[in-house]
Amino acid sequence: MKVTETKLKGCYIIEPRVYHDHRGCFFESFNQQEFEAAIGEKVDFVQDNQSCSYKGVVRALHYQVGAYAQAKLVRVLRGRVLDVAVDLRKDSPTFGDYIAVELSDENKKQVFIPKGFAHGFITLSETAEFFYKCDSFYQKEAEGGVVYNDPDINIDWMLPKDEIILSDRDASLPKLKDARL
Ligand SMILES: Cc1cn([C@H]2C[C@H](O)[C@@H](COP(=O)(O)OP(=O)(O)O[C@H]3O[C@@H](C)C(=O)[C@@H](O)[C@H]3O)O2)c(=O)[nH]c1=O
Repeated sequence: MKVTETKLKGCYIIEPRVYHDHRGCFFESFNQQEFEAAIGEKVDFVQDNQSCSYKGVVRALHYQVGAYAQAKLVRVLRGRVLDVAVDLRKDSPTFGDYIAVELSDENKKQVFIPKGFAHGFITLSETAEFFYKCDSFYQKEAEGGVVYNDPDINIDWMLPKDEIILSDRDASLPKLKDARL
């Protein structure tokens, strides 16, 4: 497993070691011991989520506030997405900055997104199956969000605006400057 810290402190790209043979491939998609040693902290994941999306679907930019804040370990089971994490830690020197990482069933990359970040992705393949672990349970009342095209963050979503598909909620999320943090 190769672990690389991104320009956003505490946010990591994880590349599992993949074994190939005449049957196909094998890899450890999560190993708590190695994972904690690599990121230097304890993480107790309590919920796994899976979503499937059509090309152009943007699910973003989401987080939970306060005691319900979630760290997430995200990956793609099938297809290809651009995954985005935005630093919303108020005291962070990189507040408002983002990283974007292509995740696919081919590259098998994962991203660890600590608490204090907003997270989202766009589906670049015809369909994508997305999977992630969370270290805190879903709590509807604690949901926060920032609109995906906030000009102050200025994310390049790689597809033209008329190809982007949003939920009603995501279409009406506030800009970062008005968000509940
Ligand atoms: C996130 C979530 C949603 N739901 C329900 C609520 C709703 O009826 C339905 C769909 O929810 P959403 O539209 O919020 O799903 P989605 O837009 O996929 O939300 C997710 O987006 C990605 C980017 C994240 O990072 C996640 O934390 C989560 O916010 O599923 C749960 O039951 N448990 C959960 O943990």
